[in-house]
Amino acid sequence: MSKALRVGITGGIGSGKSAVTERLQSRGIEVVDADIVAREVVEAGSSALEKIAQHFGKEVISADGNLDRAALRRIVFSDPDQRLWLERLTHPLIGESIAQQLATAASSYAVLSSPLLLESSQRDFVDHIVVVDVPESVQISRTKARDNNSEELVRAIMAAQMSRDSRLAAADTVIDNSGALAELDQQVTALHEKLLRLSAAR
Ligand SMILES: CC(C)(COP(=O)(O)OP(=O)(O)OC[C@H]1O[C@@H](n2cnc3c(N)ncnc32)[C@H](O)[C@@H]1O)[C@@H](O)C(=O)NCCC(=O)NCCS
Ligand SMILES: Nc1ncnc2c1ncn2[C@@H]1O[C@H](COP(=O)(O)OP(=O)(O)OP(=O)(O)O)[C@@H](O)[C@H]1O
Repeated sequence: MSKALRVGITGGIGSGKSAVTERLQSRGIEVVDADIVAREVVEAGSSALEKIAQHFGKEVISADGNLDRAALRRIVFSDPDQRLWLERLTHPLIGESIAQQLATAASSYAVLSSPLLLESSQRDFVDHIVVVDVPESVQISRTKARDNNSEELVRAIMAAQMSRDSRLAAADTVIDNSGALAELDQQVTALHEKLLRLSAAR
């Protein structure tokens, strides 16, 4: 038997990747979330966090020994060189963990959800690319409502990500999440059926 179909789900900040993956998880599909893995590789006591503290200073470590994510976010999204430094440290560790988790996934297909799927070598981990798409104005309003971030910070994060057009050009399947959640539900149902078909045809 060939290995399970691996599906990458991507989209810019606030596009609705989690809204899609929650709906797939409730159907029993295993989801690896790159944002969660990115937190695990810098947990308190890890050697990656030690290196971050050495490089950025104690101001990015909270009193409880955890990474002060808000402090590091302010630094890396205002200075591309610092962001690249952080990515060079964490992306290989994130990639290793993602590969392991995908290899052991046991559902009919497995999902990797990542904001940087197409910007990184994570793309090589998947057989089918789903892009969750909304206009930039919707990304900004939903992210601001969720995270209490300034519009300036959301725009800086978006500037570090691929453009909407390039992302759409790389998609095998596009989910349009500009409408209501009920419309998303319908699209996710159709997506799940399509992915089951593709997986069965392997
Ligand atoms: C800078 C950090 C500490 C900020 O943490 P915070 O809790 O505020 O944000 P979180 O990790 O939940 O990310 C929120 C969103 O920001 C965007 N984002 C995060 N890192 C990046 C990046 N390097 N480039 C572009 N966008 C990014 C994504 O859309 C992500 O969904 C954190 O994002 C981080 O460690 N980033 C580097 C690792 C990385 O590239 N992660 C992305 C998944 S591989
Ligand atoms: N169709 C929709 N209508 C209204 N709100 C939505 C819709 N889809 C998602 N949301 C909300 O918008 C916000 C962003 O969605 P979500 O967290 O799923 O995006 P994401 O792509 O996973 O974001 P990130 O890259 O930042 O992790 C959330 O608060 C979510 O509840």
